[in-house]
Amino acid sequence: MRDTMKAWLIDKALPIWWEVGADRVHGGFHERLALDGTPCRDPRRARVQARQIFAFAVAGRLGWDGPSRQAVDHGLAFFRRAYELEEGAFRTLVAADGTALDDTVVLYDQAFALFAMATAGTVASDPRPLAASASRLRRHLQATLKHPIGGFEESAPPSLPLKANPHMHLLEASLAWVEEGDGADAAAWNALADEIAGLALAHFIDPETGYLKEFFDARWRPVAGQDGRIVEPGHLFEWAWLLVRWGKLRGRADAIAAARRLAELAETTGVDPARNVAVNAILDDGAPLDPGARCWPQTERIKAAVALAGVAETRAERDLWASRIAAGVSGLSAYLDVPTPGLWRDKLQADGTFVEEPAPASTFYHIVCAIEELDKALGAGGIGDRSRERGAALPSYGG
Ligand SMILES: O=P(O)(O)OC[C@H]1O[C@@H](O)[C@@H](O)[C@@H](O)[C@@H]1O
Repeated sequence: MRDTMKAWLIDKALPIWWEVGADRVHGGFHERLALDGTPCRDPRRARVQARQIFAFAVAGRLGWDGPSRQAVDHGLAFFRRAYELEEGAFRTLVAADGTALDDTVVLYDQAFALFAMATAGTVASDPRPLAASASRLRRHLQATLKHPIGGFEESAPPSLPLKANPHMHLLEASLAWVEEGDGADAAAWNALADEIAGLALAHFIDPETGYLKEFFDARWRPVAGQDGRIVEPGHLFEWAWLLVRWGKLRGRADAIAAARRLAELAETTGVDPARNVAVNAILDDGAPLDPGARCWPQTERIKAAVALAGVAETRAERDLWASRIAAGVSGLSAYLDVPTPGLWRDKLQADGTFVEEPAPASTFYHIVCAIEELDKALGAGGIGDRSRERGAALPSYGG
């Protein structure tokens, strides 16, 4: 299973997303590739450029012997040239030729800019400016978007609802700076990670149901009406993965317990057993809301299961999460079954058929991250390593 996924990544996906997915004329990366492998000339979102930089930054450590440094340098050059604003934030959208289309500073995009700079620093030919740029951007967000209770406003001047989602990616970016950064500004990155994890535990997660909500009023209470009840199983998994990482770092059993509950709820109420996929949205009583299933919740299902298998307290619990890793990989594999290997489908519908459309580059980062987690879990020293635990007969994960 792990070897199959890694072979797909190294032999098929990374080559096509570099050889065809990188734009040699205008720089940066194409937003989508048609399923015959032809690039689409769509406008380009900042978040997608940042995500592709991450994907190529970790490609080398996953075993790709292609030009990962060149790809990161290529992505960074376009990202900074086409998106960076004077104050160090990044605009949200440019045309396929790099012309600015929308200068709005969206919190979600800034999170991905911080994340890309953290991982790019491990491979870029000149990593020196990245830590300073990231610290400057973090300070800019704190100066312009800080919310008085905690976390960040969506925009300046403030607009509602406040959202959990960009905070999830800010936590991911802060953890990347803590774990992969060069040590610069470590105290500030640790503090930001702590603040966001604290916000999630105190406000995003409903203490009664254990579900994590999406949309909030100005005091971080879920908004009234249906929007305040929306739950995204993909986000439950993604937060669970992050909260386990943060909980391990800080020795916070409560964060790990909350993560376990999030992922358990997502598995039991957010996965459609007939299609073996995590669906797009449910309500906070488990009722279905959007039975479609995008590709990315499947990658998050794998990441959460890996994290929870790693902190399981009993062998039975670990075996349960191990079986969910396998189920997640099997669910994801259906999306990768396309005429041009290395591409994917994005939207599985309620009737079990996929929407016919180009493959979005935005999904690559999710898949790469899931494969990296799978690799850690099933490689030496991981949960499948018999030498790790005396006397434990561990499940077999196949090849
Ligand atoms: O919708 P795209 O850009 O493909 O992103 C895919 C998804 O990524 C996840 O991490 C979440 O942040 C989702 O809210 C988002 O929709």
